[in-house]
Amino acid sequence: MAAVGEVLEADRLLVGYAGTPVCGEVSFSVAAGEVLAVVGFNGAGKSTVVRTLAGRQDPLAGDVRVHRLPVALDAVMFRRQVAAVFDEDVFFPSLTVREHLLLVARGHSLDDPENAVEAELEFFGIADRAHVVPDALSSGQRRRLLLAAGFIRPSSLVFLDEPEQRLDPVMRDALSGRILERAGAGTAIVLVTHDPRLLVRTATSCLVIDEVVTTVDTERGAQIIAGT
Ligand SMILES: Nc1ncnc2c1ncn2[C@@H]1O[C@H](COP(=O)(O)OP(=O)(O)OP(=O)(O)O)[C@@H](O)[C@H]1O
Repeated sequence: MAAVGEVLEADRLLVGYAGTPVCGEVSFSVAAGEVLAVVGFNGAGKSTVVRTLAGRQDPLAGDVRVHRLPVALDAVMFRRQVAAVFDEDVFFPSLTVREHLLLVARGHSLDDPENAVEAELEFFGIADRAHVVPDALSSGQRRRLLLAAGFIRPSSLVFLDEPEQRLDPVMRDALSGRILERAGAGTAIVLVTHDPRLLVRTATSCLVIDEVVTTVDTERGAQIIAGT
């Protein structure tokens, strides 16, 4: 039985490709307002774990539950509750930056989508590129657009796969603040990261992906990232 407030639970989850696991079994839970950092060396299996948790690929074995229900990417509840920002440039080539965000804001029935979009454009520092199509953005600006699309919509669970990639230090700090703000409002967050500063500033616990998956405190998680 899940404890009150638990948003995401994995029980003896095994992830991988063509029947072959990429890491050890994963069991954990994340409650409302918690930030779970996921760390490990390149190729350890972090993205595979998070993609499986987010319903983007099927588990080899074990169980994942969101709000006590099995993961179902097509279910209305799942799409309303779960936001994910992965390292993938998925855009409509003929829609501008502003139009992408309006699409997400309207799709999630925000009260005042226009104002919400302007606020995200400002926050993510892309207001001056709002009128261009994604092809005309730098890679860091495309990353900011993806993050803005992830944060503009309501959600009770957010997956962030290396959100710090291609962000400058000022934007990384702003992102930490945003993660803390969302967690403070009760959102559960799963954060794959190679950035010890981001981890220490935001995470409440840390999962280390390896042949045996372990849970450590955030200080230890930061040391693992730093290789000490
Ligand atoms: N589509 C795929 N098919 C088969 N194997 C894959 C596929 N994607 C990833 N892998 C392999 O699975 C293993 C785990 O990859 P994954 O991307 O989950 O690692 P990661 O911990 O996120 O790495 P990084 O820190 O480099 O992002 C790697 O050995 C990788 O080569």
